[in-house]
Amino acid sequence: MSAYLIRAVSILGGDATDLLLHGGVVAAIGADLTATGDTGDTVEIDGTGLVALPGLVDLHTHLREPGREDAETVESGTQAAALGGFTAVHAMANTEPVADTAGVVEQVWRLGREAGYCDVYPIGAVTVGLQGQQLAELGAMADSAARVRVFSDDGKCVSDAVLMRRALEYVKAFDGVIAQHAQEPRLTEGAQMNEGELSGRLGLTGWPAVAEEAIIARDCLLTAHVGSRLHVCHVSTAGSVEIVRDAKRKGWNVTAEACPHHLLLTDDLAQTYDPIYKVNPPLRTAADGAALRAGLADGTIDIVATDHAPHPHEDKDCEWAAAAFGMLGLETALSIVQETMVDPGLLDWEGVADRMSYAPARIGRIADHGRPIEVGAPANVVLYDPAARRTVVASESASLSRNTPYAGMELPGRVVATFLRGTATVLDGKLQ
Ligand SMILES: NC(=O)N[C@@H](CC(=O)O)C(=O)O
Ligand SMILES: [Zn+2]
Ligand SMILES: [Zn+2]
Repeated sequence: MSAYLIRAVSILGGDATDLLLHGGVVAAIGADLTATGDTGDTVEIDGTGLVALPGLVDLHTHLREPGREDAETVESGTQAAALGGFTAVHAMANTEPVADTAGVVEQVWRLGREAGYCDVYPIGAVTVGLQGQQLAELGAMADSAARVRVFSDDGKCVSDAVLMRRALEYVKAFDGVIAQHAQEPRLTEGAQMNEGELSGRLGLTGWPAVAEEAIIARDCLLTAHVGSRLHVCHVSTAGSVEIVRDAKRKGWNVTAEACPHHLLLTDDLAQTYDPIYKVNPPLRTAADGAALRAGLADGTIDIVATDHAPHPHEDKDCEWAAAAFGMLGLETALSIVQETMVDPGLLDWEGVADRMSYAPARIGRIADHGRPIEVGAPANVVLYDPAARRTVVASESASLSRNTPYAGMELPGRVVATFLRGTATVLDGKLQ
């Protein structure tokens, strides 16, 4: 195993220092380090102008395996993750078969280990087959080799209040969390885009903000009532941010995520009728985006999660109403956070480390990720060049799918290297 000596790098925006990764851990930090003795073949990297961040952790990734290996596999998805600076991803349960048993979550966990690009933590389904009828074997998944702590029917809402209550009660035994896709089903039947003046003009069925906010409010109340832990997936409206802010003020155990696309893009893109912009929950208004960015800055929104949702071209290259919901996100997430949060001064690099590494690892209860870069910590590190600029090219993605809404856009920043336990998964911007 090589050692990596990174010269003159800025850890979280601090003064330039040398950083030595060796033996799977951060071996030394300081000026003019020398690679001596037992470090063997040491690779030197010029870190001038680069920021070192803890390896990013995504709490919301769709890897599609098993079942839709035409859209993504654990291998291709974790390659995209590594290129985006991630060292751990949580894999959503809406696969085929659904990850609702110990057998399926162990399979996904094992595939992640075999691929070796990024640690994969499977999320277990809340209900059998995502059908919303009966609780899945939450305890068996928690006790499995995959040690599941996050449960979600993502793609579907656990809309039955009794089931949601039982799930929240059940996971308390092993410190689990229910990650809710907040979408009141009756209020969103046939919904295609954000409900507003524009949806009326375009003739597309609206997805009203209240359909998200009503479920979040209900779940916050349920969580407080049973004393459990709730995580709200892909918060997309200003009203939702207010509800989460209020729940936190009351001391309730609620966390929330925002996705890069909701921070940057707005619903007027639907005017193109290009389903590349079709996502669930939908792109919202500029005011919603501003509220999400403010909530992320003040900590109301705990984390950024990608909701990386690959779809093959036949499910996206069709008319709007027939197209699948979802967009790619892993390889562009850090750049979009830089563009929307860091460059405007809403978040510094310490804040980025918190929202994209420390906090998601804490919510997911994974110990080896989301640790500050200090001597002795596992060497899960990303080197990022914030001064670089790049134009996104869909065909260059490591994902098996091409549904990025950012194709042709110039974005700031570039992931130069990613290290997973001291092994480079990405060097010089290229997969290893
Ligand atoms: N976000 C999406 O638009 N789609 C996700 C499901 C989900 O996250 O709700 C998918 O699995 O494709
Ligand atoms: Zn969802
Ligand atoms: Zn999702």
